[in-house]
Amino acid sequence: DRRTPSHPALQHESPPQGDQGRRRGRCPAAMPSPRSSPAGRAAPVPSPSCAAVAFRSLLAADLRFSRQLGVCAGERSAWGSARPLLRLLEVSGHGVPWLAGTLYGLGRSESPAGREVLLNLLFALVLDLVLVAMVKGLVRRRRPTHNKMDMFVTISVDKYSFPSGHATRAAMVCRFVLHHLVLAIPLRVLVVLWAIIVGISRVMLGRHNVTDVAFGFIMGYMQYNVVKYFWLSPLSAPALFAVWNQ
Ligand SMILES: CC(C)=CCC/C(C)=C/CC/C(C)=C/CC/C(C)=C/COP(=O)(O)O
Repeated sequence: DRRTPSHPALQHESPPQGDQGRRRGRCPAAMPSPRSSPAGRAAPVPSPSCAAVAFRSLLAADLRFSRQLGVCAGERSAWGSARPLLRLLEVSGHGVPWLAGTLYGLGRSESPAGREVLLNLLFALVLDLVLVAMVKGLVRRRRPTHNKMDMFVTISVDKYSFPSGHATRAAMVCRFVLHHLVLAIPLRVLVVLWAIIVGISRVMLGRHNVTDVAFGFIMGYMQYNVVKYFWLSPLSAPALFAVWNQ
């Protein structure tokens, strides 16, 4: 039946009357031909805008594609035997080891320059946790249905998937490390690869949809700009460093 919208995003939508929908900026692609109600009258329900149709189509494609890529979502999945390796990657991008490692480094560091960098890394990691928790709490997108909720240490908002906290952290830490550590080229390449693989592994583990990770990378990349802007130093935060150096 050509009059029935084929896309799930368009189902349950009734046609607009005449060209009213078009005049209101509705999407022509989403407008089925007028249909009569059983009583013989056309039902005046608006059809979605082009932006809404495009958005829903993107989300539907994202869900489909992410499910196909979730090849390590369970032990019995296509690549289930690689799951332990991907879970190791999950721990490598988790907040707890990064926070613990940074605090440990701060405790051991004897050079003022090292302490400054580590203090800012700590600030970056906490900022990341706060911002990701806020966005997850606002968007409230559920994790993919094929995800097994067996993640290492989570907080309440981690039942939501948008954005991927691992992707934001990986992108931000990657930029941070590349800016503040003097590393040989092969190591710099490894850091970038690690960040990318952590992101991809989130989808393969079934933890996230592709858009969660893509947005996470962008958000993490931008978070580093915030850290750079508010860089803590003996000049910008003298009290903090005075306490520290006592
Ligand atoms: C380690 C120290 C010294 C303190 C820990 C403080 C603490 C409990 C911080 C919370 C860390 C935490 C639970 C982060 C969440 C990491 C996580 C599961 C993110 C979800 O990532 P996603 O990619 O699945 O969105």
